[in-house]
Amino acid sequence: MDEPVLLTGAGGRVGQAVLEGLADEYEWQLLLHSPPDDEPDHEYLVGDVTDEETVADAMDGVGAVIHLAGDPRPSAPWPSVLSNNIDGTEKMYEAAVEAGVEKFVFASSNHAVGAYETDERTPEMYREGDDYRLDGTEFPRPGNHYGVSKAAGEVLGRYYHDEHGISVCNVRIGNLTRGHPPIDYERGQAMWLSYPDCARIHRCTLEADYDFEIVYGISDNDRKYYSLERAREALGYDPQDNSAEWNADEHVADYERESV
Ligand SMILES: NC(=O)C1=CN([C@@H]2O[C@H](COP(=O)(O)OP(=O)(O)OC[C@H]3O[C@@H](n4cnc5c(N)ncnc54)[C@H](O)[C@@H]3O)[C@@H](O)[C@H]2O)C=CC1
Ligand SMILES: O=C1O[C@H](COP(=O)(O)O)[C@@H](O)[C@H](O)[C@H]1O
Repeated sequence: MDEPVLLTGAGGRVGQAVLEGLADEYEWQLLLHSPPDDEPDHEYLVGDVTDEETVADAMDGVGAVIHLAGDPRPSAPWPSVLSNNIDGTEKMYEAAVEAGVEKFVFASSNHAVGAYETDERTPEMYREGDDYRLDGTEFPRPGNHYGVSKAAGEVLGRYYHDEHGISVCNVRIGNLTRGHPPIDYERGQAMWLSYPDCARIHRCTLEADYDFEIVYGISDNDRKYYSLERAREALGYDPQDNSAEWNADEHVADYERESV
């Protein structure tokens, strides 16, 4: 990717993981929601993804978009996801096709398919040895309004790809935590995405050639119920981390130190 990459939600957790891994590999155009405390190392704009003028300005000259901005709370109320997640994503796609952007990477979520985690399947599906896998070909099955908004974002991508030809990759991100997997949380360990693997999968989304993809963004955890096959095949993603490699005792000790 020779042209700048627009990164929305750049001030958030996923944005930081992407920038920590890939800051020097691309020319970045950041979209921040509010003015930064410290001057960023990259070009940036401040604004809201629901504002047409802001997103049109942000798209100027970019070759690809990584769209992370939105309300990330699984408990987010409908008015918030309707505006920040659904309307904001539609505005982003409109501006992207208008500007002739080639690639659009969308931060989808495990919550787009959360209702596959039925009482009959859990907690066994979170455990090593269980062979239940979602692979991205299943219908969305959200368990909350936030998940509905992520499924809607994926469908918007389908429409903009089919109608306008823009390349679209939806990454159903698992559970991003810095440093170590979630503690005492089997589900979170099964869908852990380490910060370095988060950068790796986003690098792949910028480098690979594809039409329309839905992939799972998790590390190569021994416990998993999301298949990594499509991310490997379509993107060449090669995750390096695994929640099983963390010693629970050291892990808890670190956690207790961090919590003091
Ligand atoms: N952190 C995780 O484990 C996961 C995150 N995701 C998705 O990844 C994306 C980023 O999530 P995080 O970094 O965790 O959240 P975050 O809350 O740390 O970052 C989101 C950023 O988007 C900005 N933002 C929100 N609404 C906006 C708007 N209308 N216009 C412009 N900027 C706006 C916020 O100010 C914030 O800086 C979200 O779309 C979330 O749904 C999906 C699955 C898991
Ligand atoms: O989509 C998201 O998923 C992660 C993991 O979900 P959780 O139900 O295990 O908390 C969540 O932490 C993140 O905030 C959200 O955006």
